[in-house]
Amino acid sequence: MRPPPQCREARVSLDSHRRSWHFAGIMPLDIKICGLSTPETIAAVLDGGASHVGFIFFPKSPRNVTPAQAALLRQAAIGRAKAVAVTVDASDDFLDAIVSQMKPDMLQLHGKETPERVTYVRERYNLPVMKALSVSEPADLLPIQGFVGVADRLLLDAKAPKGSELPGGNGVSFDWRLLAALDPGLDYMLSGGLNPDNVGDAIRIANPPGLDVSSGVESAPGVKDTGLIRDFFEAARKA
Ligand SMILES: O=C(O)c1ccccc1NCC(=O)[C@H](O)[C@H](O)COP(=O)(O)O
Repeated sequence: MRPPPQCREARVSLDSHRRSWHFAGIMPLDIKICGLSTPETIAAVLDGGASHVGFIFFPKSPRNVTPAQAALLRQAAIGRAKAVAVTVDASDDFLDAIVSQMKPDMLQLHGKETPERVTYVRERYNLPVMKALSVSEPADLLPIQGFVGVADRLLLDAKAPKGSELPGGNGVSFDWRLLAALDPGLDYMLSGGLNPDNVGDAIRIANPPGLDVSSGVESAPGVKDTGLIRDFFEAARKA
């Protein structure tokens, strides 16, 4: 069981191997910044201490990158943070192209992938898989059990608002109290609508093992802002 958030002290140290923040040496807090597309913003998230950097492979997204672009961008993260390829119900051919060119450290499956599909992808590419699940009410946590022992991690994200063409990156939050007593049986990241102003509350309420943010550190859709990235890490550090 994770310690309650109040056990965390303000002192934060950066583990040089995992690039996770250690709060008073108790538990690491992984932070993934998603939807990166420029060297400058990748430098900012690495300097902030991100454990994971995410690249979006979804043409409708303002954050979309090609496998060739991601291959170049992810170079800066080697040995500093894990590079995550985010895909949505991708075909094997598309995953083949991403994996062979970008060489990600992890695949994030952000569509309607079943536990069987996760198992297949994990074995085909011999890579860890983070499965995204949409949350808005308690019943949305039930599918978690199907991914225990199957996925390496979960990304618990807010449901996309009606009319959105994007399954993620919508800047919408869910009720973090749903996670306060959650012991899902595998590692997870809290995601959806986080920003420098609310990340402290998210940590205090849900005490998650990891956090993920995208649009909350952008000045416009798809445009990451180095100032907001710095503010986000600072706010997480203070919480
Ligand atoms: O960010 C996108 O554009 C995106 C598009 C398609 C599938 C997933 C996408 N994002 C996945 C993420 O991991 C985001 O960081 C997550 O949904 C949180 O986004 P936000 O609410 O903007 O912080």
